[in-house]
Formats: sequence, structure tokens, C-alpha cells
Amino acid sequence: MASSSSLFNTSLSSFEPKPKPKPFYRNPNPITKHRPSTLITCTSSTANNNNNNNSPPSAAAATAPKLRRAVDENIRDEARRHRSASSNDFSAKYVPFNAGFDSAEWYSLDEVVYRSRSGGLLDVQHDLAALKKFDGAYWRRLFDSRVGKTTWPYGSGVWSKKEWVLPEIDDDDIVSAFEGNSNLFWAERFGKQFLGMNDLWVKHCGISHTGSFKDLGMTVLVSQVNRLRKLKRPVVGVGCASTGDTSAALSAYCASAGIPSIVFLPANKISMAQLVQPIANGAFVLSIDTDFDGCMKLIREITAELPIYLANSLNSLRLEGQKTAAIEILQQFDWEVPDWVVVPGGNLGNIYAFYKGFKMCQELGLVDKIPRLVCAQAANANPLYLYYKSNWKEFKAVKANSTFASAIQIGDPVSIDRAVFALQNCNGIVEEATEEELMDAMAQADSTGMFICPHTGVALTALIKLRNSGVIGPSDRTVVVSTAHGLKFTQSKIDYHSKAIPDMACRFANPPVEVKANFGAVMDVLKDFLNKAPKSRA
Ligand SMILES: Cc1ncc(COP(=O)(O)O)c(C=O)c1O
Ligand SMILES: N[C@@H](CCOP(=O)(O)O)C(=O)O
Repeated sequence: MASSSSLFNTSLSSFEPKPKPKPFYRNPNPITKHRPSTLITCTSSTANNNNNNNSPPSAAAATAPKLRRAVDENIRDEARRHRSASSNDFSAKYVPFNAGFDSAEWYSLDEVVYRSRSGGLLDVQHDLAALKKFDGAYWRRLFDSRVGKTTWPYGSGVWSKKEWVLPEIDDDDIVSAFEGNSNLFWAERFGKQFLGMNDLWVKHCGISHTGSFKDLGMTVLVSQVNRLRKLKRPVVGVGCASTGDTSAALSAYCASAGIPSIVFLPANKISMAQLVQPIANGAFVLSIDTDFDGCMKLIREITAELPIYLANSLNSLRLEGQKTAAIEILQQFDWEVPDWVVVPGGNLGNIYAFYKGFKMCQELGLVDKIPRLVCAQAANANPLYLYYKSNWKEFKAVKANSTFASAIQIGDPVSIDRAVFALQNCNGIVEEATEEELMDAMAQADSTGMFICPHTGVALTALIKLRNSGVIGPSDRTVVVSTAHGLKFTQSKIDYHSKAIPDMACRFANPPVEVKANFGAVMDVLKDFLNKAPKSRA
């Protein structure tokens, strides 16, 4: 149903494929329970207002004018100059998913490994004991102190939480577009008009470098690949299967670092905007005559044979970046916890990433609870929903049917176990949206000034259903995660507003009025319009 793809044949036969980090901790006003001496050094350069270290700036530093760096220095050099010489205590490793802290099976993040010995998923496990040496107030202040700066690499919403993401990577190896720090928008009119809600928010993760939340995970994965290549590990390129957003992010971050990228796309199943992104960024694009699940199977087989690093969220590194969106939401609410967070789900890495981000904040004392999560699926690609409805009795992959929410047209999600774990541990809910429901919800949201993607329409439908059934209350603080930019999915909006979708009423369509180029004709249609327009608010 993603009719955009028929305009641009994705077979594209005419297209030629073209050591440990230095610590940076200083805390002149200790607020920690314990303050490890190795972490804190204060040099004359760190004492100025550049705040390249971990400490919140002092009041004097915050008001003093910043000294411009030397002309022959860039922001990486500047960050390097300000780093101190001691080493930090933080570390992370791969363990089998849901393994305890004493797991005998673990792998260094510098190994190329995607699965546990038993074939299960992996997870990145942080040394929580080391992180807990600092209390929640310390972490809150540290993260808050880095927002809105251009200091390398903390100008990124992901790397501003570096100690919780990839603590051991050298800042020099980081590949970042200063992603994250996305807008948390108060959906005042949508909430009031369509839901009777006064505390509804949309986290616009799609207003980002490549137009989706995938940037958050990809900066981490490509940075680690950059490091592996510097360590002379045999990684000749990075590859993914994609419904359009993972491939866009992968190709952009790889292009930025000069690393070859290879993307497997299901032919004629992604939007034209998504297709052109990896092409423009110089990826090697394969348009394959199968669906996403078929592409995913192929890339797993290929990456097992060739030195191509797997960039899908099966690779748990990605989720370390994606989880920062959850931390950001808490931060944007001044560390108050919302009641609900609604996330559209496909391959199901992101719902777990949100859970993990919230859970870390609770475990490390930044907040005292976590929100309930809702995972929203398209009814045409709903294996998680069916599993949930069976009371988690039996999981069956499905054949995903065509959906306007084409980026979640996935029938055999690789992160199913992660998603179930997340939902069961936060009293979560799974909902689904039919094509008509998701398109109507998208049009309704757009009519209140947003310009959302169909996947966000799926999430809004879930919210509408849970509001109508009274599960979500009128004053519950609720965040809907918008996962991609609406401009990637304009064809679906054109089809809707042209009422060109078979068997769909398109109730909120707003087609343009064709009118002759003369004053009288224009006046007639305008008078008609103004008579029908709602009168201004008293
Ligand atoms: C725009 C968009 N929304 C939602 C999702 C679902 O995320 P996940 O696969 O992590 O469930 C994806 C990708 O799958 C996506 O591209
Ligand atoms: N929507 C995704 C599907 C693949 O998801 P991933 O998070 O496992 O890479 C895409 O855009 O490709």
C-alpha cells in the first residue's frame, strides 16, 4: 500500500552502486555519596568555562565569556586538550540477554558478536556498581549541564550520557551529528480536541539528522565500528536490512566517517524519500525482491560469512544510543516521570531501549519509578499484539501485510524477547491500529499543526483506544514517541487527502480546491469557506 514506491522502481537497475578513554571528571562541589578520587582532577584548563569535564559549571564559569579556541584547533582538538590524564572506572560488556551480573558468558564490546553461545540475544551490561558510586543528583546535574552546548561530544543528546552508553570509547573515535535533544512538544490542541487530555506530549525523535530515531543508535554503532577499524579489526563495511530508516541513518553516519555501508532494502516497499537517502549518501544499495523479514534473514547470513558488521538492532550496541531518548524525556520533564509512554513497534528494539533507559534512571536514583509503556503495532503487521492477546502463551511470526506504516511492516521481529521482557516489567500494554485508524489519526494530528509519520499515527491510535476505554485518564501525563519525520511519508498523505485509497473514507481529507484564475471565482470559494469556518475563540 505504500504507493510511493511504485513511482520509483526500487530495483534501480540503472543505478551503479556507487585504550581506555581519558577521564574527564571533575566535581568542585561534590554532591556524591562517594567521590572516587581517580575521577576528579582539576587542571587550569578544566577550570575555565569550557566544561569539557563532567562537572556542572560553577556560577562564575557560567557567566564568564567563553574564550574562543585557537584558529588551528577544532572542537575535537579542544576536547582532547581539556581531557585529564587519570582513568575512569566505568565499563560495559556484552552478556546474554537477561543474564545476571555474575554471568560467566560475556564479551568485550571490541569483539564482533551478535548472539550468545546458545543463539540468544545479547545485551550491553554496564558496571552499575561503578556508576552507583555517584548518586542520582550527581547524574541529573551532570546530564543537565551538557544540554545545549557544542562541546565535543556532549553536544549530542546521546553522548551527553556517554558514561551510560559507551563509557570506554575515546572521544576521538566518536562519529556524531549532534543527534538527540529532540523536541518534546506539548500537543495541546490534539490532546484537548480529540482526547480530552491536558498533559499530552509528543517526543519528536524523527526531527533529527536523517529524520528518524535511528540516528540515536547509529551514532553509537558507527562510532564503535570506527574504533574497531582503528584497532585493525577486520571490518570492511557495515550492513543492514531496512524498511528505510535504519539504512538512511547507517549510510549517513558511515559516509561521515568514510566507512563503506551496504543496505538491503525490500524492493518497492519503502518510501521514495527513504530510498534516496542511502543512494545520496553513497551506500551500496541492494533492492531485493522480498520483504523486510527476507532482507533481515539475508543480512544475517551474509554478515556471518563476510567481514561486514551488522547494524540492525539485533546488535545490542544500537539500543544503548536509543535508550537515551527515555533519559531525555525525564530530563525534559525536570526529572518527573510521565505516566505513559507510547512507542510504535516493528523489529521491537526500540520498546526495549525505552524500558532500559527508564530502568537505568530508576536504578541509579535519578527517578523513583518508571512509566507504563504501550507498544503500538499496525494490524497488518502485528505479531507482538497477537502474542500479547494470547497472554504471552505462544509467539508466532506472521507474514507482514502491506501497511502505510511501511517502516514497521515486520512479521518476525528480532527483538521479540526484549520487547516481552520490557512490557512485562513495566505493566505494559500492546495495541494495534488498522490502516484507516492510523491514517485518520495521522490526519487529525496534522490538522492540529503537526506533520507526523504513519507510525506515529499507529501510536496515536493506540492512545485514542486506551483513552476511549478509560485505561489512560484525562490528566495522565502521556508521551507519544514520534519515530520519523512526516516529510519522509508525503505520498501517504497525498493519497489520503486525494481520497485515493480504496475502501477508506479518508474522513479528515483536506484536498485543494481548484479554482479559475479570476477575482469572482476566488471570492466565491473564499466566502463559502469563511462561512463554514469555525468562529474565533471568544
Ligand atoms: C519510523 C519507525 N517507527 C517505528 C519503528 C519501530 O522500531 P523498532 O523496530 O525498534 O520496533 C521503525 C523501525 O522499525 C521505524 O523506522
Ligand atoms: N524500521 C527499521 C527496521 C529495522 O529495524 P532495526 O532497528 O532492527 O534496524 C528500518 O528502518 O529499517
